Amino acid sequence: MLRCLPTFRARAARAMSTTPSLVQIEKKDNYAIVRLSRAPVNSLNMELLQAIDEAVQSLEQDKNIKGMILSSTNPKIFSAGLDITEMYQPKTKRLREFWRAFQNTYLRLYTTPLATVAAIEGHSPAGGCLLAMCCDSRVMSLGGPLIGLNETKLGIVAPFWMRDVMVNTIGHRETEKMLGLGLQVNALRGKEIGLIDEAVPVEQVHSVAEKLLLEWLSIPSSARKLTKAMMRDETAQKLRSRLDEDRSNFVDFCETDKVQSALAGYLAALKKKAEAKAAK
Ligand SMILES: CCCCCCCCCCC/C=C/C(=O)SCCNC(=O)CCNC(=O)[C@H](O)C(C)(C)COP(=O)(O)OP(=O)(O)OC[C@H]1O[C@@H](n2cnc3c(N)ncnc32)[C@H](O)[C@@H]1OP(=O)(O)O
Repeated sequence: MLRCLPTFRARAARAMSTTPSLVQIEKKDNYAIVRLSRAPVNSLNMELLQAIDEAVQSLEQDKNIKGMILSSTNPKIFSAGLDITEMYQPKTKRLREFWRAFQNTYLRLYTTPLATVAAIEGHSPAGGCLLAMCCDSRVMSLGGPLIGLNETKLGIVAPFWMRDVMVNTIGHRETEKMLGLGLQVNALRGKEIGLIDEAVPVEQVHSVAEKLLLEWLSIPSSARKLTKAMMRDETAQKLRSRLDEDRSNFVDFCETDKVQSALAGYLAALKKKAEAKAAK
């Protein structure tokens, strides 16, 4: 048995070196930094969504950990949102499972008793914006990066629960404009409308995120957690009571010719842009 151990260890080490982790977790004293790590742009496919859900769940179960900073290993991109290739020409079974993973990750992150801060150094469209809005606070870098729910620009419609989280964050009228026009804004504008709590130079994003997290963690823990639940459970419950219906709506909607041709056009435009960039 003892002689088997090095072999087992070597195999485990080899497996770790060949399977890059989609989410990196770095534990500090009483909190963790969770970095999305799916190259090139952290687009949220089913496996990444599941990895985020599992990461948050494992931190919830660690009695030393009270909070987390959600971040990215790519300083240019927080997350490109849902992986469009999951929705384009899909297999129905995978599509349902993909949406289930998205629902689960949203519910986990939005209602986690951990204190959460999003450290947004780079772009954060659509599903990326949702992940950030699920956190208790958001810090974003000044300059180029944009954040927002741009679904309408792709010819698709965000589900009611993405809308609800935005309404809870920036209010009804700003959501009406952001969502209807598919707007993305920079950190300064984000701060004006309450989408972003702190807009800072990129090199300060992490230190300010830590400062905000420590502020949440300075509140007596049970009072903080109960208040978070009081503020968020009603919104989460709305989806929990309609999980199957929401999944079916998504699958039916996604499989329509209209949505498929909108996604085809959008993917082609992304590809063309990437090719032009590579040719430079
Ligand atoms: C009745 C109603 C019922 C409810 C029904 C619900 C309907 C569904 C609604 C679901 C909600 C949707 C949420 C979403 O998140 S949709 C995704 C939206 N995301 C985007 O629009 C972002 C697209 N990407 C970009 O804008 C840029 O890539 C970005 C700014 C993020 C980065 O730019 P950069 O120049 O650095 O990188 P490239 O553009 O060159 O991209 C590199 C490669 O990555 C590919 N890519 C980018 N984004 C995605 C993506 N979201 N999914 C898949 N792939 C993506 C891109 O094509 C490049 O690939 P190649 O290198 O292979 O060319």
